[in-house]
Amino acid sequence: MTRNSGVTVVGIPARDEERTVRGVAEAADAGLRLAFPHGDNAVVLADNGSTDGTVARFAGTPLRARKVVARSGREGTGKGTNVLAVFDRARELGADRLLLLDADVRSAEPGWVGALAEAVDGDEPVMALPCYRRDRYEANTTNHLVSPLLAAVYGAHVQQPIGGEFAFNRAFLERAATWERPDSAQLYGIDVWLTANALREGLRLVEVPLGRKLHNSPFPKILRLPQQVLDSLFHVVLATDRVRDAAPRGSGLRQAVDVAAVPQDPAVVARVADAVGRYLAAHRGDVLALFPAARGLVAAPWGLRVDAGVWPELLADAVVALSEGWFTSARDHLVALYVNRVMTFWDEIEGLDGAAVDAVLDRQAVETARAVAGRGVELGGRVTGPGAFHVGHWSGFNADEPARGLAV
Ligand SMILES: O=c1ccn([C@@H]2O[C@H](COP(=O)(O)OP(=O)(O)O)[C@@H](O)[C@H]2O)c(=O)[nH]1
Ligand SMILES: O=C(O)[C@@H](COP(=O)(O)O)O[C@H]1O[C@H](CO)[C@@H](O)[C@H](O)[C@H]1O
Repeated sequence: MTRNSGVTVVGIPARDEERTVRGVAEAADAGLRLAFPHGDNAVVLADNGSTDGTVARFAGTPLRARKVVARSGREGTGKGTNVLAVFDRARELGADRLLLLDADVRSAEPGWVGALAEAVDGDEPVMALPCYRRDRYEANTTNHLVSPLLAAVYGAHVQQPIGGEFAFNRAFLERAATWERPDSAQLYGIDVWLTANALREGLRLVEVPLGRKLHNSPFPKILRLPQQVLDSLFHVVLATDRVRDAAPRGSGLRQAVDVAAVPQDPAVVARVADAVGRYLAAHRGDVLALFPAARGLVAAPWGLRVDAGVWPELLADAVVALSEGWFTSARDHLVALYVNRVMTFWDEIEGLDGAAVDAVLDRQAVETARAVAGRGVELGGRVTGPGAFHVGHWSGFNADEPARGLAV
């Protein structure tokens, strides 16, 4: 990476992050100065309808880099709206590379900029993804949905496929502009939409060690976030030619579990468990028809015991249902089973050290790949997903927001 390497943009997607946006912008600016002292550098805040002082705080933060603000409305927008706006600004600025940093990350360091940027040097499309240690009670969507499903469909073991701290070179930005965008990619589906499309096209992914990720707990979004993530992932899977063979495990097994471990708020957990229990009661017949592996599940204090042995089979059931055209049912019923997996996992890891927790998650991804491979799933675009994103079967059950669709 030459010191004067052209244009580098750091994008910060934000909604209501006034408490942390300044720290992230300052880390980005310091990192740009260290890595590209003579470069043409910019920090872009993309904000979709913050009602707090996010934009003002960013505007009032002194930066050496050029400061750009891209704003959109609140209704019907999400993180993806902001990330895609950053992509547009980066292309307008002629960026040689683009980095993304979440606006709520309290552990963002200047060194992340150089490390991520260096990983995307080169003319072929390449994406850098973060490797960091995380609280074992967090990253549930990563650990139990995205990483195992990417391992199963694309044969790739990616530790933090939706971590949020990414880097891309210019060639990747140009390639991403050609990909079909489901509505959910305007929301929390954006991260998996990027990673899964990169895997679908066989683009190079580079995992970059970044230390620790400390941010606002995602748990309150445990119903709507995975639904949006699965929606985008399912669209990309249906556009994939076939289930790929498993890649050999890299030498470096996961080291993704931090010593910091903060159990989730019991009141929120109880509210989510209640919503999921009501959902499963209302859709029991359809869930058991679509997920044969669910027929043997036994009761648990939180709902259902979904242990590490059966979860790969349930994920395989979801991929089969998806490939057979049951997109919304597979997506929505999987979210309910996933929440029970998360709560069972928390029970399973009681007393385990970080390495043992990593081993459970590693094995889960390998077993999911094995389960899906054994089902003879056919992809290749025979089936397509729904045009618009809607909360589907979760209407009225979402524990944290009124049910509503996203009008296209
Ligand atoms: O409508 C939204 C929702 C989220 N975000 C940003 O996307 C990043 C990740 O969101 P969040 O922290 O809610 O996700 P989590 O990391 O908790 O899964 C943060 O910078 C948010 O401010 C955004 O730009 N628009
Ligand atoms: O870390 C994760 O696994 C998810 C959500 O955390 P949880 O699985 O809800 O604990 O958060 C990531 O994924 C979101 C959706 O892609 C991104 O928007 C966040 O930036 C990222 O932190």
